Amino acid sequence: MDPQLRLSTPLPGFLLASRRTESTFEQIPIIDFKDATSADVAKRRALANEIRDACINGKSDTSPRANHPIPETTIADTINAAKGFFALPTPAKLALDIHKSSNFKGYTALLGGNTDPAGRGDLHEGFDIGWEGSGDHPMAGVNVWPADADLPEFRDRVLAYYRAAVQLGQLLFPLFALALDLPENFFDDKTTKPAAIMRLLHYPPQQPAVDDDGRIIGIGAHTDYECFTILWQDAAGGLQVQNADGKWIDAVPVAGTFVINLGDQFARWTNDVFKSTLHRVTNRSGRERYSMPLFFGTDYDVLLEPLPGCVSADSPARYELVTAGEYVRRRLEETYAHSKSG
Ligand SMILES: O=C(O)CCC(=O)C(=O)O
Ligand SMILES: [Fe+2]
Repeated sequence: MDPQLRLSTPLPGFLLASRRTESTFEQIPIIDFKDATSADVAKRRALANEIRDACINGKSDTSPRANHPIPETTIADTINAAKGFFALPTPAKLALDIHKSSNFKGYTALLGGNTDPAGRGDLHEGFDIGWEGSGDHPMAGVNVWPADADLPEFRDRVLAYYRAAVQLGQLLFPLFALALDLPENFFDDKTTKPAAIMRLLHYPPQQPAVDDDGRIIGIGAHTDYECFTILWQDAAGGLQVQNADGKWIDAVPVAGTFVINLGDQFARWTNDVFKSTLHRVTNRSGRERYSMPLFFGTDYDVLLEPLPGCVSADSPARYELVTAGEYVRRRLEETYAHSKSG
């Protein structure tokens, strides 16, 4: 085997459990991604170290460049397709209502979901798709799409971005593995049928007097359910993430970058060495806001077991064991339950 491509081995005795910190970051680190596919394992490891530092300590000292591999034209085409979709008449969108689907695919109307159970509904509309391939679990199955006559290029454009973002996620998993001192291929056999859900989101500007009583919010405070999220946001702003002091930090949009949020599956794998990021959005920009998250988790049947280096006598396992897919399914059911029954 090419020595450059040899897999890393775990560092014996490296106790990640002792690395857990309560991060009070004030700024979101920006990490340059250019070495993600470097043939030089030292460069990949250096990048993984930056990722580890950002995930555990919330800090990084890299210059603000992103170098991600998704072409800007693919992003622009998909956002234009999303604008076309959200501009359709309400009945055409409601025909694809996510509540009619057994696998959480399709359209969510304004106030049609409740990401924070304490909220009164989220002031965004969304469109969710997932992997179109095989699978025999409750989240598998086809996507729903608007009629070709309404939006002829929509499906192709959305799937083009979906495929590109899934590929980016597949580059990130080995880096996260290295960051956790696991073999680079640790997640390969756990991500064979990427259980990746992607959303197109539209947030109308909030009307301060009407919508801004503190309980109606673009998307209520929540953590994402999967390992990590690759989030593209436009320039409107409004996304905030919470630090360990409970302070909300603006995730200021930076052109050419994605926000990568850690989710609950990684919190479970790492027994909270990587904590999931609490975040929320309120669109006070006065204009429409569009964003596209892609939530990347492991295969449905993979058990979320704490990694050996992440549990210790001082830090016993914190979470009940559950499979990745079942965890996501339960959380989605809760999110959409209030509007289903109401
Ligand atoms: O729109 C955003 O920036 C965030 C969306 C989000 O947090 C989600 O869909 O889980
Ligand atoms: Fe989220």
